Amino acid sequence: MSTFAEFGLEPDVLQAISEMGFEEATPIQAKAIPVAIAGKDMIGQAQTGTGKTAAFGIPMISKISASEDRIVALIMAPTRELAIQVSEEIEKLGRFKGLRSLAIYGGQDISRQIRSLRRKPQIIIGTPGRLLDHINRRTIKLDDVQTVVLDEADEMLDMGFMEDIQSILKLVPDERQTLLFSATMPANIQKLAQQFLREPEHVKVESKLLSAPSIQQYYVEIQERMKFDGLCRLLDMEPPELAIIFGRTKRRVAELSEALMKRGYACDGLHGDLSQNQRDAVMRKFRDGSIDILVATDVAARGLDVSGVTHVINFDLPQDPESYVHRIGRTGRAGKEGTSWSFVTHRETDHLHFIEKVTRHRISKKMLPTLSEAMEGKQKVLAERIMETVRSEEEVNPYKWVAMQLLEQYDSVELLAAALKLLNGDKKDVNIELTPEDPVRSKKRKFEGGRSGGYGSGGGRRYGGSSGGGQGGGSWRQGGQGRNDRGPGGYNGGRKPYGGGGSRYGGNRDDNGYRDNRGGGGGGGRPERRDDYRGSRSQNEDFVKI
Ligand SMILES: Nc1ncnc2c1ncn2[C@@H]1O[C@H](COP(=O)(O)OP(=O)(O)OP(=O)(O)O)[C@@H](O)[C@H]1O
Ligand SMILES: [Mg+2]
Repeated sequence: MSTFAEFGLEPDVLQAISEMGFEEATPIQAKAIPVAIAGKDMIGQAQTGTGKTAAFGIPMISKISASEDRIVALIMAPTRELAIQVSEEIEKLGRFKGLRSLAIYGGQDISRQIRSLRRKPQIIIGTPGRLLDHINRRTIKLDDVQTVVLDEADEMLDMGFMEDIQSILKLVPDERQTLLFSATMPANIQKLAQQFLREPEHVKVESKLLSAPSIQQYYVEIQERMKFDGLCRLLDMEPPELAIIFGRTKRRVAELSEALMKRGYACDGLHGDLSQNQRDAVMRKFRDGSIDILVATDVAARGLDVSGVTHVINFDLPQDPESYVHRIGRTGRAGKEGTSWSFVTHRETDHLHFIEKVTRHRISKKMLPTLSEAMEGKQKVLAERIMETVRSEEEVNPYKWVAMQLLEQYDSVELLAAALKLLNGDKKDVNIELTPEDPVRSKKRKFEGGRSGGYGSGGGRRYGGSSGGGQGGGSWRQGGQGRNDRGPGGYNGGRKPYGGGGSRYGGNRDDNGYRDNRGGGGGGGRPERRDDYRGSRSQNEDFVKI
């Protein structure tokens, strides 16, 4: 285990790290920070949730002087939410040094971004499309950039950002340092590395497993039309503190989140058809706990770090094993435990085994909870809520008089049962019909069966039991109390209707919305990205050993 002081970091940076609650470096940080401080180019790979952001953020912050008034560091990320999140972490790391950073992403008013650029940030964190807009408008100049980070580089390639990244990097001086990070490294990443990195050092945390070992992975065999009721049973039996449910398409996510809301769950949907303001509002509600279920397309699969996510549910299986790894990696982060459930229709079982093979992790089959198990789970939560309320006398006092009156007339058990029923807010009678999705087709892939067999047993790799507690006194868990308050109201503010133009997907997921929606919100009116970005997928499905 390494402490951060061992890297010879300056006091301002050490103080920031310590205020963030990090006590020991994670394995990827221990390996990557010295390499990055030495100024080398690097490809960094480590499992989801193991602190890759700080692994590139700490050396970057250390290199920049507070008196600098040019853009000297550039981080590119595939989605707006990720750009915002990374910029927040960079901001925290640079706080005591007085560094300035700025997130630049599509969908946000460009003139506001231009105003913020006048503060002369040293670090820009952006999605490639909007970055290019600024470059073309000459509101961002990259002549002085010394460090470039490509976070989730493989995803940016898959999204068709190759040309944009090329154009951007051509404008950055050659004698820069370039760092590339992801949990998965498909083969095409090598092309990118050859083009843009100079004698990169491959820094990888040794692990047999692609996915984090702290995630219990289950699957349920289920018919398409049973999925929704199955989901409700799961959520009732094992009420998550926070859960992310992945659907394949924007339409699916919109329908599913509406349906869950109708059944009384505190949830909302995140997908690319929402405006940036709506997307921000949904993420805010999820982060502050006013909703406990986020239904999302793969827009939320990469990099997002929301503490307290206990469950990831693949309502639809993802097309690619790497998407699976990233999706389930939204839980089990920073050494915490997590659970993932995947719904698999009969025709998708081959695809599931393919995912198992590539990720070298066994996904255990489970039966859906029975109705009575689900009911029991739900009632347990209700009972806990009642007991919590009983403990806070002030809240209960105003009701005591009525309670006494009622008890004079009725049996206490019957009264309590009736109260529980009301509290339950049972909306099982609300009829829900989702548009069925076609099953994922498992393509015959060149390396199928080519991988050495055997499921890795998992090294149980964690970094210092302190990591959880270190995060500001257990703030990982966002107050378990009151989180299960599934009031139905108020979660649908400003949602776009989703009926009608539901997009058909042709076997692949069709959610383009999580790509940088260029020109949106007062942007330069650039065209939407073409839809063929996943065309190259079939050639790059193997993972590079690095
Ligand atoms: N040294 C540390 N000690 C404790 N917590 C840490 C440490 N480094 C990072 N973390 C926390 O771990 C969580 C995950 O970090 P981060 O988002 O950087 O993971 P990642 O490796 O980039 O994951 P992904 O592959 O999903 O993008 C964050 O909440 C972060 O604040
Ligand atoms: Mg990350």
